[in-house]
Amino acid sequence: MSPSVPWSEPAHAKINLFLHVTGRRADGYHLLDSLAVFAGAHDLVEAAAPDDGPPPGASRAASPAGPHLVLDGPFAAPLRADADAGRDNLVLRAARWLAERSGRPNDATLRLEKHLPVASGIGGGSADAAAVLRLLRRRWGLSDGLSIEALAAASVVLGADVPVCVRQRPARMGGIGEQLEPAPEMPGCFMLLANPGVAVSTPAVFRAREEGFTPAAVLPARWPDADALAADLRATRNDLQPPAIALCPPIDTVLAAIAAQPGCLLSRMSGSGATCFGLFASAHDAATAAAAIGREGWWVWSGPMLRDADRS
Ligand SMILES: C[C@](O)(CO)[C@H](O)COP(=O)(O)OP(=O)(O)OC[C@H]1O[C@@H](n2ccc(N)nc2=O)[C@H](O)[C@@H]1O
Ligand SMILES: Nc1ncnc2c1ncn2[C@@H]1O[C@H](COP(=O)(O)OP(=O)(O)OP(=O)(O)O)[C@@H](O)[C@H]1O
Repeated sequence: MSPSVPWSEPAHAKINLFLHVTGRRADGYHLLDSLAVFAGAHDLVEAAAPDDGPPPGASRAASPAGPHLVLDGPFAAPLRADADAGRDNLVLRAARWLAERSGRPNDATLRLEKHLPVASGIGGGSADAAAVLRLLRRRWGLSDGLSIEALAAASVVLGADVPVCVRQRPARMGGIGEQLEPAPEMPGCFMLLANPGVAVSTPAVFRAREEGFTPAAVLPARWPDADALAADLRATRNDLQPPAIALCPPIDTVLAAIAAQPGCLLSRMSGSGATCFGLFASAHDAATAAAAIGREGWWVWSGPMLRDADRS
């Protein structure tokens, strides 16, 4: 099923090009300065009206009350779709939250095609939740009274990464992730994503971090090309990378494998890991690198970084 099906939304992988932990709130949440972009890799969420029956290719889950969720795709196995998992599954949580907020019956029938690895630092669950919010906003005719910006701002109750995923465009993240500013104008570039097949818990990585904070980065208004972007990114870091490597040593192997590829301008971990990215100026180099580093149990993807300039 392609993202052009009317009642479907792609949930793109969120990549933190850098992530500085700048402080800590009294409630324990960390203050961040991060540049988030989105890669072409995506999950897919579909919705059907109750009368339509389940979306094509999937049978309705056996839960007595909505919202209903059916799961499909190569990374569906770790997730549950039944009603008891409602607290855990971000897709169901997001649908319930928007139904309550907008006074709609809680009866959406949803299908999630899971292509992104779970608990991998690319916001998969947050992106799925955000895609459901955008989809049901359209499906339920809420677009006039509820702007994407307002939806993004309110959605932080579902998770710190959900607002940026609702907007799904390059953004500078502040606060705990919910304060969004436009990103500098991004150049066209290509990404290699690689995950060693180990789930990493976001709270555990924040807990394992050594104390100490990193100042916010100073960025230009635009980057003319991928080389200029990579040069400035080298002056930044992902503060969660060292604690994530301590918890999950294979991340180091992934970073080294990416860095060794011809044409790789930068190799770094995204979010709380374990997915790492390589930045490339050339689609061919990124694709060649992806073919070269693949190993048993690894998830590897290459393709474009999504830019505002490319949106229709
Ligand atoms: C690491 C990032 O992926 C960077 O984009 C996000 O900050 C994490 O976003 P997320 O997974 O949506 O996070 P949430 O589900 O809100 O929080 C999970 C846990 O991560 C920690 N957490 C998260 C975000 C943040 N700014 N500070 C934190 O300390 C908290 O322990 C929290 O209980
Ligand atoms: N639709 C979903 N997709 C992925 N994980 C989900 C989903 N719903 C609930 N979860 C749970 O959320 C947890 C975090 O998964 P997710 O894939 O969002 O992590 P992540 O990529 O590290 O996110 P982030 O980058 O926002 O920290 C997992 O333990 C998983 O069980």
